[in-house]
Amino acid sequence: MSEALNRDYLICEEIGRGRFGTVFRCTSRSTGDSFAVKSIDKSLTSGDSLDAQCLLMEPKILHLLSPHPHIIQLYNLYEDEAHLHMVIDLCSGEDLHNLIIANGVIPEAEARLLFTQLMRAVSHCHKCGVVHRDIKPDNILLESRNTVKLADFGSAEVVMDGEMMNGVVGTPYYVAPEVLLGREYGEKVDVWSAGVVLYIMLAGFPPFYGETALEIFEAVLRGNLRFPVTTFQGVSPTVKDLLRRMLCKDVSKRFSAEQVLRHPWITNEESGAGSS
Ligand SMILES: Nc1ncnc2c1ncn2[C@@H]1O[C@H](COP(=O)(O)OP(=O)(O)OP(=O)(O)O)[C@@H](O)[C@H]1O
Repeated sequence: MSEALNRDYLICEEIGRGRFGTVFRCTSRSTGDSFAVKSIDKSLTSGDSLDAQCLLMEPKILHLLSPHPHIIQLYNLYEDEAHLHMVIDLCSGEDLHNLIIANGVIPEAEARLLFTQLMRAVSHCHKCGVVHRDIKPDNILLESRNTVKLADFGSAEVVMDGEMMNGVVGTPYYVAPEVLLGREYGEKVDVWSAGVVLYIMLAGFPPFYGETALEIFEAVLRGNLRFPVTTFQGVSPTVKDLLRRMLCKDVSKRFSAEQVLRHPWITNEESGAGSS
């Protein structure tokens, strides 16, 4: 552990592990406040891989985005020979993935509350020129049962004035078709992924399904969006309309994050089966 980190924070128990690092709970020695510290093992990110370059970008991107109520905040950054230590907001340790597993589906009113927070975070990223590129339930942390924070900017990219990106980044169920087609793509890949997240919250299963990664990719590319009656009978037509506009293969017709936030399902709490 870095000396400066130990001087400023008391490092407590391990609370999680990812591919490149370990997350600990810590408390500030000056205020007693609790935080999480994510320590990235630099040896695992060495080399020229896209992963390595992006992971080292994560603190820069968090700095650019902070503060936002629904994005994990970076408070301090320390570096020693072996690690990069990021002191960030401490969440409950639960994420949207756990919540969906525990509940099967999320009632529409609750889904709207959490999804609106997610889209505010995504819209803020896009206004700052940041594309997350790996929006999925595991990266949406629960600060409490009714507050989410978007996390894990290890695959994110900064783009200038509508600049396009390339390279296959993301997770099979959530990846946008234009990424799979190897085309240049922009920030609307995040809108597609957030649409998949919303669908899963309401249905309990993904809109584009396959047994293998290849089968999932084929389903995504077909983009055949269905709302099985048995699952969606209690779900409002308004949210189905929003899902069609987010999970739209034609990027020029797909909503932007700002347009999603202006959709009636978000702005008009009374629309549809929200109170069910
Ligand atoms: N800010 C946080 N507050 C509380 N727990 C956290 C926080 N950040 C991460 N965790 C926990 O630590 C685990 C590891 O997080 P990390 O971001 O290193 O990796 P990951 O996103 O799960 O995986 P990978 O980096 O391999 O994709 C998470 O699954 C979560 O349980």
